[in-house]
Amino acid sequence: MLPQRLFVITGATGTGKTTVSQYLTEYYQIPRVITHTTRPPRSNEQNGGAYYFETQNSFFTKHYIEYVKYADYYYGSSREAITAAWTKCPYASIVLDTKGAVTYVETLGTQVIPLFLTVKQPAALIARLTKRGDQQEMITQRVASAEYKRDLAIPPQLLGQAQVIVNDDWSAAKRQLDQIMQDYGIEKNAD
Ligand SMILES: Nc1nc2c(ncn2[C@@H]2O[C@H](COP(=O)(O)OP(=O)(O)O)[C@@H](O)[C@H]2O)c(=O)[nH]1
Ligand SMILES: Nc1ncnc2c1ncn2[C@@H]1O[C@H](COP(=O)(O)OP(=O)(O)O)[C@@H](O)[C@H]1O
Repeated sequence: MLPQRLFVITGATGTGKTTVSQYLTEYYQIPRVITHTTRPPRSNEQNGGAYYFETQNSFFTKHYIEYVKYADYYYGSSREAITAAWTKCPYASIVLDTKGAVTYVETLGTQVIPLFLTVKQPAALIARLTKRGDQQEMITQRVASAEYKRDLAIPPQLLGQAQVIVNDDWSAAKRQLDQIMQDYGIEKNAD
């Protein structure tokens, strides 16, 4: 049986974490672990799709491996959700802030394959968030947060551990992802 491994996709808002997890699902059948949040859904987000959307009260009824406060909202991931993803596939992915990514590397060790996403010019991210349809006030709040600023740089604990993907150009990022998947012997279904 193949070992169970988790691609932990991290980086600042807008660097392409969700895009990468969707690519891994579409082309490599790697399911994404759904996490919980108190953040309100964006217009295109469904409960049980992007996240399990929680109230301040319901959030704290779940059992988390870890949870964080990010730009004034809570986000948390449960062991049950990871186990559920692993029943479908020996590989799964999860999208986390860098604090969560460090916790996962420290607790799950070599089961974790960390991917750190970044861009050369952080200013470009604001345009991406606007194009994504985020509300202007949410963008302003997010970009001003300490967590956003922190996540623009790779944390020291991930240096030498995480594969760094500079996602300025999506075609180049896809090529890098394809190479990583090939290194793990994970087959691509179609182009
Ligand atoms: N530590 C941790 N971070 C999470 C979890 N779920 C989502 N995040 C991260 O929380 C941050 C904010 O997420 P979101 O509001 O959806 O904005 P995004 O950056 O555009 O995806 C992102 O860095 C997510 O990766 C979780 O369960 N634990
Ligand atoms: N290399 C890229 N160049 C331009 N836009 C991109 C690129 N990668 C992703 N995007 C777009 O940028 C926006 C933010 O990407 P997303 O995956 O939602 O980021 P995150 O999950 O890290 O917040 C989305 O609209 C996405 O389609």
